[in-house]
Amino acid sequence: MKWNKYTLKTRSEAEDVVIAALADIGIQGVEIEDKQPLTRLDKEQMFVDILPDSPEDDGIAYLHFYLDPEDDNETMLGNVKKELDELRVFIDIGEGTITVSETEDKDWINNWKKYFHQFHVDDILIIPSWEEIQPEDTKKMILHIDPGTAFGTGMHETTQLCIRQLKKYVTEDTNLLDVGTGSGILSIIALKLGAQSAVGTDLDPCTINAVKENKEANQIPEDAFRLMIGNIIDDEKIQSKVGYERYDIVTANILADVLLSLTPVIVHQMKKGGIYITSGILDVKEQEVRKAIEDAGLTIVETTRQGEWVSITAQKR
Ligand SMILES: C[S@@+](CC[C@H](N)C(=O)[O-])C[C@H]1O[C@@H](n2cnc3c(N)ncnc32)[C@H](O)[C@@H]1O
Repeated sequence: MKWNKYTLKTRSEAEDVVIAALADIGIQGVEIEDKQPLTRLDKEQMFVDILPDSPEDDGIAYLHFYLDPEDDNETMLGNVKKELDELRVFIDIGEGTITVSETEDKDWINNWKKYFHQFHVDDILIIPSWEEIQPEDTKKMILHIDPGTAFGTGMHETTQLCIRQLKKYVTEDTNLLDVGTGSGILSIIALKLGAQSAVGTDLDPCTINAVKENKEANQIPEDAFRLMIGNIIDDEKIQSKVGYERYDIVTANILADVLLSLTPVIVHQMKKGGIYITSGILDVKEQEVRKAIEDAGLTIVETTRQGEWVSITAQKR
């Protein structure tokens, strides 16, 4: 079968944000082609020791993604263009043009999985199903996850920032609300850290299967982690189903513009004393999100950073 291959031209500085926006509309497995030098961490994760000389970085990135020709590509591309237009308001994404070609590759989804290897977030091992746990890792906390249709393998800086905050705040009494749960990674880690229960919400129906598979792979009991599909920002039914003043911790790893409207709503779901862990904030958007958090009556207790990404943790006092 031939796949439609689309190439989106953007700036290397914007590629993370554009990829996150593509993930929001269900496009996963994006290949990045740019001339950015690898960081030390990149090299470690890719098991690269010596790199060939690479051309000078021209700041341009090409993002390749694939769509099934049987699906409605036109609507999907319309959604991509809409996302790009929204991003342009707060970040320079460069040309944002999309070109199309065909590829014969029958199994591109599984081919790119070849490049996903086990890795650590501090002392947590994250491992795909096709790899074996090394004897020295058997006593560690282990998260089984395969890259799939929902965001959240743990590779992304924004997810890692949340994981580190969960490690600080989760107790055996924790009831977690995980807004934008994606693969369910944050809920599953919180439960492995001892939390009592987790509720995830997401807009994307693709998360239903992803969460189901990841719960099974990690032996999470059915009732411990419930998923609700819908937009908690403006859907009162979802808000009341999730419940008010019930949560000790709320995580939200979503882009800044979503956090701005989510924050004043989500404070009502939190218990007094509850912790709000936000991530997905580009450093250029930090001040705006800080203001929204304070305007919602929360007290900022910690700000952590990784690369260009910021995570703000706040408390309802
Ligand atoms: C960056 S991913 C985070 C996934 C995972 N929690 C992690 O930390 O890796 C953001 C997720 O938020 C979801 N999302 C975006 N806006 C949302 C909203 N208003 N309510 C719920 N989920 C939303 C997207 O569908 C996506 O799955």
